[in-house]
Amino acid sequence: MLDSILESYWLFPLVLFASVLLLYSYLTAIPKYSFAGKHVAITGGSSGIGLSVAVAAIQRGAHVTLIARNRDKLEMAREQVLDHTINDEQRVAVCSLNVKDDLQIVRGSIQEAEDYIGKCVDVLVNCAGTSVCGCFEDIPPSQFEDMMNLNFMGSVIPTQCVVANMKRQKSGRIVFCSSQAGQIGIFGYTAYSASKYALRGFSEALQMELRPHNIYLHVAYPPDTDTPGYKEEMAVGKPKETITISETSGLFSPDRVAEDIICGVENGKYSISTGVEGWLLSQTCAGTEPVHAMMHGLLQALIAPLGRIIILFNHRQFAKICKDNA
Ligand SMILES: NC(=O)C1=CN([C@@H]2O[C@H](COP(=O)(O)OP(=O)(O)OC[C@H]3O[C@@H](n4cnc5c(N)ncnc54)[C@H](OP(=O)(O)O)[C@@H]3O)[C@@H](O)[C@H]2O)C=CC1
Ligand SMILES: CCCCCCCCCCCCCCCC(=O)[C@@H](N)CO
Repeated sequence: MLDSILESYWLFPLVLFASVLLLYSYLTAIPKYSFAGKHVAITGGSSGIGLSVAVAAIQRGAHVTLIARNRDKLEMAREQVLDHTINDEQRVAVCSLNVKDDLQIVRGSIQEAEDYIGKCVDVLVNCAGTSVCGCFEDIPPSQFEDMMNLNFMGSVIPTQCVVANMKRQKSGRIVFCSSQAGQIGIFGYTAYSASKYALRGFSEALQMELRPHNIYLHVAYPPDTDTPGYKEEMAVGKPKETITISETSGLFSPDRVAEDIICGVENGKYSISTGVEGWLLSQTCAGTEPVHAMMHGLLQALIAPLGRIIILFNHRQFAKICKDNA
């Protein structure tokens, strides 16, 4: 037994190399992030994924600011979030604003929340967003603009409001809520996918700028998630092709997606996925994206070729679905 191991002398450099790589990965990984006592601001915090993120954050001892337009929905969400506090110091602020508003207006509003909480925003989670779904010719150019304005600019503006303070504090976390449709373009999502892909490019470039300031970004890629927004999307006439293709990666609860997002931040995952298909998709789409731990990148490099092959079969199946419905 020992002889045969010794005979395979080529194993030693391999094991040594792997050990050094593992040790290096371990030593360079960012430490686990704790939400306790942090100020977490969440756009789209009055509904769906954003609201579930707020609950998950408050359950970890954070202060929370909920940002959305409708005041009544915000107040209801505030009550719901307050039900989950774990200590008497925790505060929940609400900000009624449009994330597409002028930078100064958004900044002023966030500052008011910071005064109420008594602390600058430590974590910004950009969840405000919506979808337009339909055949390309049926989507007027104005709706392409709407998608970019809300899903993309609606994340750029709040982010620009918080980075100065994060740089000063030399710490911060920012999450962008993309979508699996921001990793693979599928039938019906021409406008939506473009806006969600945009977040990826934006985030990669910004991460390089903010890394020296100890600010880490995360991009979440949820599958279909059972939220009021999703119900609305289904109700207004989603193409059959879109529904069938999306079913490939399942339907998840907003609580599950939120838990993945919060754990992803805690564990320093640059891209955050939900479900097995979502995980595989994220490994496959990692490409040139940054990592917060070498380990994550090494795993992507190993899994991506496999995912690429699987996707080829998915594409054949998706093409058939589109052909059958044409
Ligand atoms: N549900 C799904 O299947 C998936 C969703 N996503 C993405 O996750 C995010 C959240 O989705 P979901 O939970 O379904 O959304 P919901 O529609 O359930 O909630 C959207 C939230 O965003 C707020 N909002 C919308 N527009 C604005 C605006 N202009 N300014 C400020 N707040 C705004 C809404 O409040 P109000 O209307 O009062 O402003 C609400 O709080 C979106 O970016 C979506 O694209 C990604 C993958 C799957
Ligand atoms: C290698 C691994 C194989 C994985 C298969 C890929 C399956 C593609 C499914 C795409 C689903 C898109 C859901 C978008 C949800 C969304 O953002 C909207 N509901 C928003 O309202």
